[in-house]
Amino acid sequence: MQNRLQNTRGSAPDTALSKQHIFLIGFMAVGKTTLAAELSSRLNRPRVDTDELVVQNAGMDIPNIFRHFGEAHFRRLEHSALAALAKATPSVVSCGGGIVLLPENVALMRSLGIVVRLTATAETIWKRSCESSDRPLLPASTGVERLASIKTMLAEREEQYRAAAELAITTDDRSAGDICAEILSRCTELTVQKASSSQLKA
Ligand SMILES: Nc1ncnc2c1ncn2[C@@H]1O[C@H](COP(=O)(O)OP(=O)(O)O)[C@@H](O)[C@H]1O
Ligand SMILES: O=C(O)C1=C[C@@H](OP(=O)(O)O)[C@@H](O)[C@H](O)C1
Ligand SMILES: [Mg+2]
Repeated sequence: MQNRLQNTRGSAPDTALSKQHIFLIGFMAVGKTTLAAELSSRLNRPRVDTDELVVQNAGMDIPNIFRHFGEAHFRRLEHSALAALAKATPSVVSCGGGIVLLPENVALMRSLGIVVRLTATAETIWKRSCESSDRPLLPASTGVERLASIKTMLAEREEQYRAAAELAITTDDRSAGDICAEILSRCTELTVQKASSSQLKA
C-alpha cells in the first residue's frame, strides 16, 4: 500500500506524478491539513503545510500575525512559503484556505504540480471549524453568525477556487481514507490524460 499509484496504472504516468507536488486547496476546515498527512504517508513523500511554514518563518502563530501585522502581511508570508517549494522535493502540500486570493500563487501551483480542491458544505465547514480557534478570519463566536460568515466567504471565493483547481473532491460525510483513495485515483487519471495529450501534440 506504500504507493497505490504504482500498483494501479503502470509506470510512465506514475513517474510523471511522482515529479510533481500535489497541492490541496479549498476553504478553511475542509480538511486540507488532515488529508495531506494521510496522503503523504500513503505516497511516502514529504508533507508541507503553508500555514506551518509561515508560523515557523514568522516565529508567531497565525492569529498574532493577523493581529500585529494584518492580513496583507500574512499573504506576503504565505506567498514566500509557497515560492520556496519550487526547489523542494515533490511533496503533498496543504495550503492555507486563502492561497487562491493571489493570482501569482495559482500560477505557481499550476507550474509546480497538480491542484486539487477539497470541498464541503457550509454546514460541514461550520462544524469542523468549531474544533479549533486559530482562524482569525472567522468570527470568534461559533454560533449562527459564524455560519453566515462562512456562507458569505464561500460565495466570494467560489470562482477563485473553481478557476484554480484541476480536480474537485467532496469531503462531506466521508472518511479521510476514502477521500485519499479518490484523490489518488483522480490524480493518476489526470496524469494519464495529460501525458496522452502531450504525446498527441508532439
Ligand atoms: N473527512 C473528515 N471528516 C470529519 N472531520 C474531518 C475530516 N477532515 C478533517 N476533519 C476535521 O476538521 C477539522 C479541520 O480540518 P483541517 O485538516 O485542519 O482543515 P483545513 O486544513 O482545510 O483548514 C479538524 O478538526 C479535522 O480533524
Ligand atoms: O482561508 C483563509 O484565508 C485562511 C485559512 C487558514 O488556513 P486553513 O484553510 O488551513 O484553515 C489560514 O491560512 C489563515 O487563517 C487564513
Ligand atoms: Mg490547514
